[in-house]
Amino acid sequence: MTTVLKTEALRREFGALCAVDDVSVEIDSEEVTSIIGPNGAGKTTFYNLLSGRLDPTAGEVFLRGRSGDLENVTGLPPHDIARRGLSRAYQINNNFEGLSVLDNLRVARVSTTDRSTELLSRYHDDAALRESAEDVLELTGLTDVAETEAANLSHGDKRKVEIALSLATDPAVVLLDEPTAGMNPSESEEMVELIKELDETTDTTFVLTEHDIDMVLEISDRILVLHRGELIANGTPDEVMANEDVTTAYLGERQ
Ligand SMILES: Nc1ncnc2c1ncn2[C@@H]1O[C@H](COP(=O)(O)OP(=O)(O)OP(=O)(O)O)[C@@H](O)[C@H]1O
Repeated sequence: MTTVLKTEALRREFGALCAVDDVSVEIDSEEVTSIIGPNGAGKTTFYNLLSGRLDPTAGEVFLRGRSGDLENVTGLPPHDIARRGLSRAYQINNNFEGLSVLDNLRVARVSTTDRSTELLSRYHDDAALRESAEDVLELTGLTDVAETEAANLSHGDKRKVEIALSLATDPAVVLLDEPTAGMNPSESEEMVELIKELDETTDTTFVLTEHDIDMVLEISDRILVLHRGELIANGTPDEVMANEDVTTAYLGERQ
């Protein structure tokens, strides 16, 4: 096992509420890990702590990113954590919806280099840049829509672009937020296949949150279950499905 991301007694309180309660986990670079839990379990807060958007009340986060060493990144700003190799896939914002898919990728590639201030203006015709952006498009199955404005993509392709933008930064870890949300069954299946394929063909480790349990069972090597901020299970899909605490947490949610 190679630990690529690790938390030690990670905790975040909002006033009297403890949204993430002393969570200690290690994410293995060889595994696709899903984080699940009923509404309000603390999944988003946990992601925000990993990516630096929120500071923990206590505890630590370690990342084995570009340096190759497991570094303590607790309290670092999001851009610094991203630069070190942890990428969170975000929805494409309005500024980028007017750009073609390829130009979105170029911007993402440039932003990983020292040339970030120049963005598209000077490097529009940079062949190496175009090629590396095209490589990511090919990896993510987006070559056919390279010249399409992001705003005009199908929902499924927009979600793929989010993953492509993350991959364009050469990350060690990508955090995906409900990658199949809002998709029809065939788009969901395509997304599952894409993530599996990227997991096999790249050095990137994928972590996801997801409400669709069938999708989670299909894609995950390991499942972490949060409930009221606590990590109540950490195991293979079979182990987690057989865990009574997990069933109780989900049944309690439905009552
Ligand atoms: N900024 C905040 N201020 C106060 N309470 C917050 C804040 N952010 C989250 N919480 C609370 O922390 C708890 C965990 O919320 P979080 O959004 O992390 O859960 P979640 O598992 O992502 O839920 P969902 O699946 O519904 O998105 C909830 O009770 C939520 O109301």
